[in-house]
Amino acid sequence: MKRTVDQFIQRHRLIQEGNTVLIAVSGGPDSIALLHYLLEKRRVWNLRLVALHGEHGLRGSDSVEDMTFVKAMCVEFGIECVTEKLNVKNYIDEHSCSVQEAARECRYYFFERMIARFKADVLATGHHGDDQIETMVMRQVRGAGSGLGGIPVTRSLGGGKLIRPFLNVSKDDILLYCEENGIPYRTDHSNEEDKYTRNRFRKQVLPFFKEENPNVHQRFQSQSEWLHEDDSYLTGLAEEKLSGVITERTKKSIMISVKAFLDMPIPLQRRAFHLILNYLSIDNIRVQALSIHRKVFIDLLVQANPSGHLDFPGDLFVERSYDVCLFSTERDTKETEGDKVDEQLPVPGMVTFKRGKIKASVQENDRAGSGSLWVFKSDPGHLPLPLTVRTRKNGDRVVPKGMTGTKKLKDLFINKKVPRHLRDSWPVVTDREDRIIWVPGIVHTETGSALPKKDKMLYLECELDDDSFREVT
Ligand SMILES: Nc1ncnc2c1ncn2[C@@H]1O[C@H](COP(=O)(O)OP(=O)(O)OP(=O)(O)O)[C@@H](O)[C@H]1O
Repeated sequence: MKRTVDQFIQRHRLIQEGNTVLIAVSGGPDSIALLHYLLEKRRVWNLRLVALHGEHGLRGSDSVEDMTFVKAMCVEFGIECVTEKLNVKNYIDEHSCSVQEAARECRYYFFERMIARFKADVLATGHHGDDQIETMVMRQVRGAGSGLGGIPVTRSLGGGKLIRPFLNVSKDDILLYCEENGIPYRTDHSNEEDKYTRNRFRKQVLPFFKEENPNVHQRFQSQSEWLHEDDSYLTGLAEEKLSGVITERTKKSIMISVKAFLDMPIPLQRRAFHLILNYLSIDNIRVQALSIHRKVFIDLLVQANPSGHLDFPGDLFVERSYDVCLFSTERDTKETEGDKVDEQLPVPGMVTFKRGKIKASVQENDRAGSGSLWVFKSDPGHLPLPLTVRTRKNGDRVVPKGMTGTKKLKDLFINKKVPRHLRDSWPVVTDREDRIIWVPGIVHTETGSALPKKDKMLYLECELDDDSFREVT
């Protein structure tokens, strides 16, 4: 086993001489064997080793005994050890996720902090070849899209790198190594759901594979590496292409050109969809969950109807309007509730709201306009006053200047590429009959500019505090 692991580490350049290596030790045979293996390499490669153990507190006294066992092994091996009680239950309450996800998130957060604390080069885990087979087959069966490559040999973690030196050896190899070297370990009796499913694959599928080919774990490992290499190459291409597909981007929204997106080859479209979600800071677990909706998204882009929207689970929605498609994470309701307005606009006078103000004044001629964002001209005599400044309502329609029919305000927002999280707080000016006469930066009606220049005019001015208005106008 040692030789296989040595070669694997060399081939992937997992550890360099003089590295600080953190070892994630649960107390089970895999990670204890890893601890032992690296201990033997410590002098040869001049390594600094630190063992890490996260106590999940999920299995009562078993959890505490695991921690005590890991500490004792580290004392015996003469390896520094850091243990931490992880607050998994709190995490579940705050994020309403599964025990598995919570335990994993807490553990990796602990690992990241330790990488920073020890300025570590790498953190090694005990994942092995049988874990790889189980993961790849389970994902095939459940359908995992880009996750079919299984467990990567290495990935970045915090300021360092996560490495899995045992992926090319089997569980049996590890158990034999423990036996030959007299290494004790803990056995996990937990009955978590994921383990149940895994156990079924382990007990029923793995023996069949191993009978066909005792080294099947190495075949799977090679497959996994090819898939990861192909995937990283294609993701790089998708990233390049996507820069020409995205027409606008803020932290919370991304606008793409439908045609440019569909012009990409399908393998790049798949990856581009993921990248867009990543750009919107949607965490990886959710991106994986959302990947099953990718087909629905493509359907939206290719459908004959040029507009439509999708409300994805969580806080992502996607809205297509003709050749543009907007991805947006939902506005923070608390923040925008403060922006809601429904107030009369006195003439002359002013309505202020969280993001800005609208002013109205009556002027004798057309001097208005210098330095203002918008000048709206109208004959107060013909305009049913009072005016109201409000936010949009469901079903709002407007007759834009120069047109005879009405248009949905929603479509105008889309055409003007106003990110959805801003739309609910965008000012809408209406007359006494609640007819929209002006939506700053978006549309104004015939009423707004039909008068001869020398008449008395109503001058409206809008100032929004943030840059969104300027972007749109
Ligand atoms: N509580 C923990 N503290 C530190 N590292 C952990 C912990 N749980 C898991 N790990 C790391 O993650 C790897 C994979 O975890 P997994 O739960 O699949 O293994 P395990 O059942 O704990 O068994 P083993 O320790 O034998 O790998 C472990 O090998 C170990 O490196």
